[in-house]
Amino acid sequence: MTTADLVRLESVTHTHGSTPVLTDISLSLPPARLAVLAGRSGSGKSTLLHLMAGVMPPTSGTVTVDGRPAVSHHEWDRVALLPQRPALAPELTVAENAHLPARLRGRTPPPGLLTRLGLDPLAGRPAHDTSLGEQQRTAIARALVLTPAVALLDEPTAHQDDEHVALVLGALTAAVAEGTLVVVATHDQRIIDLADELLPLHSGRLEVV
Ligand SMILES: Nc1ncnc2c1ncn2[C@@H]1O[C@H](COP(=O)(O)OP(=O)(O)OP(=O)(O)O)[C@@H](O)[C@H]1O
Repeated sequence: MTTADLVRLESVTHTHGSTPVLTDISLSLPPARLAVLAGRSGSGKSTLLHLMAGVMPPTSGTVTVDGRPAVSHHEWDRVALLPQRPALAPELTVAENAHLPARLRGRTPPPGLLTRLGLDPLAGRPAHDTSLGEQQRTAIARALVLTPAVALLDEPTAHQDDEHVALVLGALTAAVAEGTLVVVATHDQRIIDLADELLPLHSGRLEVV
């Protein structure tokens, strides 16, 4: 394994029931990159992200992180996932949600993470009293709070206006600068334009760029 192989897929095919969703995907991603899974709705972006997160094994082929099957990774500081729905603890505050993975490990959250995502004014408010865009930025902070080796983010700008898209992009760029491999599933051209590695998906197949 080389550093180019932090996330590696070999001949991955996946079906939901009898429906083929991903076909013969092979790729290798190194640390400290912004990789963007781009494609139309239904092209298989979320499914590919979930395979990298180890939520489920592929129907065939292999998905490894750090040379181990993705399904064997359970550590948030190695692989963190932002699902499309933020799934926060509604009664906890914005800061408590964002910092939870650090608190559970007795670690100090990095200073400035909430500020970077425009969450300071909301830090003490229960998550259920915030907007969907604010909840999404809180969940992004939670995904990045441990500076994971791999951050897998599904549509992280889906509920953001232009000003807050800029904040999200800043947070992703900062994570990459700290060594995180950030993999984003999106059709937001503003993220696609920043990609170090562009992975276009078309009907479950990876196109060569
Ligand atoms: N649990 C499931 N059972 C059956 N089919 C599914 C299931 N989940 C996803 N699919 C199908 O797999 C295909 C890929 O879905 P996926 O969510 O990965 O696409 P996507 O590119 O992320 O789409 P979007 O941009 O709309 O989120 C779609 O045709 C979808 O209908």
